[in-house]
Amino acid sequence: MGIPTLDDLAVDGTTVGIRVDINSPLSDSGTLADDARLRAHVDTLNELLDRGGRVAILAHQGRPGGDEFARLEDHAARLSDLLDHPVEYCDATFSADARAAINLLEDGQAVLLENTRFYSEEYMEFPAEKAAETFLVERLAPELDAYVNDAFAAAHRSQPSIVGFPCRVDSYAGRVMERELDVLSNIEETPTPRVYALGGAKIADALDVAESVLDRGLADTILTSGMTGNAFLAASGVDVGEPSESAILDRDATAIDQAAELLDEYGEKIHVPDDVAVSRDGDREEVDVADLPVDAPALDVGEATIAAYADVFETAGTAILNGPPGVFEEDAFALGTREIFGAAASAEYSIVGGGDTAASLRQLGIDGFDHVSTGGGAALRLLTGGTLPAVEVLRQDSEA
Ligand SMILES: Nc1ncnc2c1ncn2[C@@H]1O[C@H](COP(=O)(O)OP(=O)(O)OP(=O)(O)O)[C@@H](O)[C@H]1O
Ligand SMILES: O=C(O)[C@H](O)COP(=O)(O)O
Repeated sequence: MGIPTLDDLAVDGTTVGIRVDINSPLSDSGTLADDARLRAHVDTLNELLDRGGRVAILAHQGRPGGDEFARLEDHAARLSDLLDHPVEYCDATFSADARAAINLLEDGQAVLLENTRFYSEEYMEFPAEKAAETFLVERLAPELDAYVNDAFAAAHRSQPSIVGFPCRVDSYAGRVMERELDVLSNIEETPTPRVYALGGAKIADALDVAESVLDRGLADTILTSGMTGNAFLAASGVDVGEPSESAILDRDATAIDQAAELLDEYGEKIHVPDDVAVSRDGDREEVDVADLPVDAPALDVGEATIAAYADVFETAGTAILNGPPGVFEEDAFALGTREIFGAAASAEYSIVGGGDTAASLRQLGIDGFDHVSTGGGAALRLLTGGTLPAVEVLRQDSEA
């Protein structure tokens, strides 16, 4: 991988600062509604603590001004439950109180510092050298013997706690970061034929993935579904009906034209739905594409499409999923997601990217995938052939 990992770090008796991504959905009362991202870091944190590290944990929650912008006290309590070691909570991030909490740590003890985004600089993007001069990094770096970045899901952000420390402290990738990069940076080495199932509501993101993997020769087949599938249907000349068409255009005014260009160039590799399930006052109604348009929004793919897509996965070497095939949050429109993702899990090798996509698997109880990414935007960046600031700075640090 060309980046130092925990295998290269002599942990015992050292103070290690670790950036994790435990940014999670919160309930209306502000408590954690899902702890999947905390669970993801358990191995890295237990390893550092088992190996005698004094561990200062840095993390963000939400965005300034947003509903999920919150303190990390609940996160610390949950981490304590999940880890083999207690995790103290400190309601400061880099002030004298925070530095004192770090200095009090003994071997095998951890403290979770307060939400990094309570400080304005942390919600800005900087080149790494500038990030290294921010208050957060300047104050904390002298307290640390090493910095570990395990926050893959935030690796596309060039923010101080993500890119600043490697300019000042020896830095390493944590186990989550290591595994995510191993899988998502090496898609070209996975078994073929490679089948991408692109659905969901972020049509622009799905189009970027489709264009990138087709141009790079990575995709043998693309199965379109969700709102993305509706856009491809419209691009193929089908009148999808006003409710579905305006939903697409509200999201992305150029989506249908872009999808049409991809169909022109790569039509034989891109599958569009044969039928859809529309919502009639919340009830599911299956409609064949030949019977469109209808005056109701298409919220799932239909049963013929589900069967056709499931067949494709039977002979797939690799299945790569991004974006759920339907509005899985509603029972009536969860069928496509349940069946198509269920079939994808049987491919020889299977990878899932996207926060909502991973959430759909948990909600519907679908498992058996080889890799479920913790990242949304970061996974997308790698799937489209891009680089991640957090990773570039770890690489430069190791080459310096
Ligand atoms: N036909 C459809 N019409 C409207 N919404 C849909 C349709 N199909 C799926 N969705 C919605 O798409 C949403 C998820 O799509 P999205 O593109 O955000 O997934 P994702 O890539 O996993 O997300 P992220 O990585 O940003 O968390 C779900 O909330 C689902 O209800
Ligand atoms: O949930 C995420 O995608 C990461 O935690 C990054 O959060 P952000 O999009 O608010 O930077």
